[in-house]
Amino acid sequence: MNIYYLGPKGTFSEQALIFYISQKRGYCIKELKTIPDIITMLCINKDDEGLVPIENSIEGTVNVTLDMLINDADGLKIKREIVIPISHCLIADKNLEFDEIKLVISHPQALAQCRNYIRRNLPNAEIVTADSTAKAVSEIKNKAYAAAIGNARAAEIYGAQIIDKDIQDVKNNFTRFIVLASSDCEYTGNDKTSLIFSVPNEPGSLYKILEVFARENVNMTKIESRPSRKNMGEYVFWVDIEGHRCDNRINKILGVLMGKTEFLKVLGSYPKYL
Ligand SMILES: O=C(O)C(=O)Cc1ccccc1
Repeated sequence: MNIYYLGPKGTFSEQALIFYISQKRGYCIKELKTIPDIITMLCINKDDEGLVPIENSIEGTVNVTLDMLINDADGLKIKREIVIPISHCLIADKNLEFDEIKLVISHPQALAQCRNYIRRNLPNAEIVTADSTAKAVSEIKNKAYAAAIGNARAAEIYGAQIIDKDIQDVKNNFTRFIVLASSDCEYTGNDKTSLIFSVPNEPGSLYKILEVFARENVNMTKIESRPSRKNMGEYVFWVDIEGHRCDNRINKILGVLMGKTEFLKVLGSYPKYL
């Protein structure tokens, strides 16, 4: 079975993948260039799996992943979540002083997680985005004026120097990754269920959904809204609740939600990471 991740080698996605497959065997690892490439590939190759970042503790949701799960990922389910600590390094081809760096390149999430560091130390550098942190590190080779933001393993793989370590604006920085497949995970007793839904544009409609969770004494661990992309001011909600869709209480909730939502997608149940 293939498992796709955001490459090339040395990304944070690869770190999460290494953790995931250390618990399992028999995967053929395939790197892809972008997160949309991974989700599109999974829609074609139904037996394969893919690992994508979904949320960061500093920057919040990875919108490209969420938007694709809402709009373009029919039939895909979440079967696992993995949370890893994220420590960013400033990396260059050789040891540069801050004022020698004219360009800083990385994945938009990494640039955002180091926004204050860049403003403080590299105020005049041009900021350039890359498809991944490891791609950024691979691109600074032989550029005496450029630095990348990525992890220490990427610096080692691409033969570059670490200029500074732990440069993210909040030291305790974590990213949640999800594994997508054609089916979710069986009941483990310590599970979570992810849902996407929209509600009618009328007073109290979201309240009436949340009230169902409260009545069934079910804990909600995430709520996020995204534009529906249909009409300005209309939103789709992503909600995580504790419990497995096979639990009686969750099953009952899903039945009730079907009658109260305009659109409902159960993204799956999977073991809680933390
Ligand atoms: O570009 C990477 O290394 C990724 O895996 C995406 C990402 C970027 C920054 C923090 C977490 C994940």
